[in-house]
Amino acid sequence: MGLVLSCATLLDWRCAQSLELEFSPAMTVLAGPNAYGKTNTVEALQLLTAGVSFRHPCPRDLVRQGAEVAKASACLEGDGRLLDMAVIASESSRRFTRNGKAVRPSEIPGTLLSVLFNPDDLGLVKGSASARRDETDAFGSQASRAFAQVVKTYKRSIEQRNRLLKEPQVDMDLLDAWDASVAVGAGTLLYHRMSLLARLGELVSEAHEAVAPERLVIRYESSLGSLEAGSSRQDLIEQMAEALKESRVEDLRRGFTTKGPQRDDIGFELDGRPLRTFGSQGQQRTAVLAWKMAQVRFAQEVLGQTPLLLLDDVMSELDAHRRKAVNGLVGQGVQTVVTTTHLGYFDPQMLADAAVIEFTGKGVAHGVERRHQRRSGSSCDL
Ligand SMILES: Nc1ncnc2c1ncn2[C@@H]1O[C@H](COP(=O)(O)OP(=O)(O)OP(=O)(O)O)[C@@H](O)[C@H]1O
Repeated sequence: MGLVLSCATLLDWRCAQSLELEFSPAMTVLAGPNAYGKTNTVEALQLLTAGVSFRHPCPRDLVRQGAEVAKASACLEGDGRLLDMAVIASESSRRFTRNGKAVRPSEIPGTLLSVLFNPDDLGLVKGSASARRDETDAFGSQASRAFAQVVKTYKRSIEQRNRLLKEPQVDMDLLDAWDASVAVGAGTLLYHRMSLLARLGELVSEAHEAVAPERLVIRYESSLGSLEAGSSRQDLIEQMAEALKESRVEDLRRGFTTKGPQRDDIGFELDGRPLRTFGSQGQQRTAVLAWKMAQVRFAQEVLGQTPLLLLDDVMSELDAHRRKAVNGLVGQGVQTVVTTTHLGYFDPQMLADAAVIEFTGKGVAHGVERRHQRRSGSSCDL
């Protein structure tokens, strides 16, 4: 069954002075007006499970105005284990603990995988190629330590090559050496990305089909030209080595590496047209949601882990048909925490089975008694 999130406590965390929350192993809805602290709560849950937050805050941003230290903690239960994860932030530092022992942020993702949807994720479709590359590499890194290592190593070697290309007098022997290292790193990263996207892409199309009538296809667009699906790592290393040779004059002229995975893109096509330029807001939001749902399925299928799904404000901008379909998509054996300003977006039957935590003031929340179960949350006024 794996681990599930059973409870969380926020102390002097952003706008919450003291907040205790209990979660359903199925679906928990955090409901309330704007600026009451729903996203702050989701951010804490992401930090406690992924070691990073989509907001990339400085430690002091997390500390409630007027307080000195912020603490968010979560209980994870399952498989006979009970884990207490915590993150403590102060003016200048942030540290993580697992069962009271200090852990590095990079050690956090291995505990309970999480997948987050946030409105800012629309940048995944609308934004630059780097947003799509980073998202792919971040998911790959969360899913596999080997992937994470390849991303880190490649980033270092491309930075070194670019630094060398900017020098007034470039040492060509040194450049040859960096080309060899960059080719190996690039080929390995391409191999990892393409293997990940081969299955993830199918799952994205499947998840999208469940919500919308159009066909969504994900395509890896390489700066090396067309890459054959199923290419071996060695083939990709050779292709990159060739590209570096061909673009050397151009690279020296421009002072950076013009070909390679650091310049690639992941294209989203809706019925054969680029989603970025042809998609409506609702279509773009649906595509991003399908991408996130695909990550959940990938984790279940390939990694044998069911992640915690965090959906922040997922329903806005979707029409009634798509909202209904999303209702059917979430909660299918996946622990989900979803925020909303409007409970009416959710199917009443689903709500009856969910834990609903209502935010009634800034950082103040109460569990709401539903038909089947009672969830509690304690409140504390600021
Ligand atoms: N360090 C902090 N100290 C005090 N308040 C903070 C701090 N950081 C953020 N806030 C406040 O927390 C409030 C709630 O933010 P949050 O993003 O969680 O709202 P929300 O309930 O998700 O709203 P929406 O429905 O609009 O998305 C904001 O008004 C913000 O100013």
